[in-house]
Amino acid sequence: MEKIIVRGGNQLRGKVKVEGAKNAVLPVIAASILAGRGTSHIYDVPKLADVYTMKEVLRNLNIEVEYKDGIFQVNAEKALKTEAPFEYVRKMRASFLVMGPLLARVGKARIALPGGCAIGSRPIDQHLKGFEAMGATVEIGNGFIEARIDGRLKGAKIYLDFPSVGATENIMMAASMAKGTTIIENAAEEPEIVCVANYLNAMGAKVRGAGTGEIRIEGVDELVGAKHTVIPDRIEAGTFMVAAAMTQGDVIVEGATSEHLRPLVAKMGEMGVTIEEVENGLRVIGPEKLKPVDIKTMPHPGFPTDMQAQMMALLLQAEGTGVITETVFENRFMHVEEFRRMNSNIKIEGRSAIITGPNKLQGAEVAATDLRAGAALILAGLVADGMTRVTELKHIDRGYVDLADKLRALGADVERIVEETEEEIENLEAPAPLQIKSI
Ligand SMILES: CC(=O)N[C@H]1[C@@H](OP(=O)(O)OP(=O)(O)OC[C@H]2O[C@@H](n3ccc(=O)[nH]c3=O)[C@H](O)[C@@H]2O)O[C@H](CO)[C@@H](O)[C@@H]1O
Ligand SMILES: C=C(OP(=O)(O)O)C(=O)O
Repeated sequence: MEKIIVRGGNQLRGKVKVEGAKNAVLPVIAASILAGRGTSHIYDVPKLADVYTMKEVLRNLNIEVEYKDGIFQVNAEKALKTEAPFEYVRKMRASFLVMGPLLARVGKARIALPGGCAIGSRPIDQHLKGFEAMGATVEIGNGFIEARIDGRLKGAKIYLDFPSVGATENIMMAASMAKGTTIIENAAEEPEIVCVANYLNAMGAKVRGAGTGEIRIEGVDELVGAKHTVIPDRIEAGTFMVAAAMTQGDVIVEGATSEHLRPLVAKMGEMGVTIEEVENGLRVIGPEKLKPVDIKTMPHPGFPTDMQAQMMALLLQAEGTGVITETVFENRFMHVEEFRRMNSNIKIEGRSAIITGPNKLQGAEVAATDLRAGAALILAGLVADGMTRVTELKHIDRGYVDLADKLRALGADVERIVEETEEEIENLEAPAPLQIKSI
């Protein structure tokens, strides 16, 4: 079993470069399915488990994909298959983003039903509402969702009940090749939506208003492969910013874009962290004493839920009481139990966590219950007394490239090791069955 071992106490110093954004690259790769002609070249693609899962999803759809040196090439000219089985969707919910492009290209998609996950039930009703408004019929059965349309999707006015990131992307991609104009109202405004829209436009689409609450898409007959660079990962950047702040460090986070990180920069500033714009990024200097703040997660430009767990790690160090209210996902506090194992004082009341600090954290064996929870536990380990062992690294690998190595390069005492479990040791010690070869 692999583990990340952290020994607390080191201040972080130096420079770290962030990768391309996971939450932009996954929909961008899905959007490539729309190109009936030509090869797309996507740049700054991070070596994440989710990227490899997306590669397999596309390969399974009879699409040619190549991924080398951060460049992802896609050619979707051949006849497409239309099914994404559970083995992929289970690993990564973003697999569902192939539904919109498949419907638009070939009028049919059959995707395994995603189901819930550690952070909430995560329904997809808003995606389906959009496809139905564009004329598709949707059937659910045997663990699959099947959507079909005879001929082309038709442009429609679609009001989202909640500004869902995935639904906005899926509908925007489908609408790019629909007949007529689609308007998405109450659309998600995340920077990743703008990145996908820019890519669609480079492919020949006519998408306007991405990054605002109303997106207008005039459908076109055909899209062609294009070149596109993925935006930097604001959540990875934010994770390093918190690491610097927690350890009274001084770190330049290259690729951190203040425009994408406004809520985080504001809240960290309120806590007493110094954040300066420098060439190509942000410099973060941690104070001796952190002040507590209240945080409420919201759709962009509100505070991102994907930084909630990391900010909880930071609040554990603040002097006084801070409250974090999670409004985006109904069950995104799984890390609280793990923080408690590290001797922290956190109370949960409904959708809020009340954190009273400063906490004298102690190293412990803890499990990454989801991607950002895993990162947050490593952050807590950076200031804990003694050794913290973080397990369930598969979650962390979905969204961070070489996290332990990058933190070590900044001076942290962090390593990733393979440590056999007792069961694995027993299996290793069992004598191999005798092989008798006949001569
Ligand atoms: C790959 C990717 O980009 N993932 C991000 C994306 O996830 P994802 O696109 O899944 O998140 P959504 O914005 O869709 O979900 C936000 C909320 O809306 C609900 N909902 C969503 C769709 C729907 O049809 N019905 C519905 O009720 C969800 O259950 C959740 O409570 O945005 C989230 C919110 O910023 C981030 O945490 C994820 O990191
Ligand atoms: C929740 C996240 O991702 P996903 O939607 O891919 O599960 C995340 O990136 O924190």
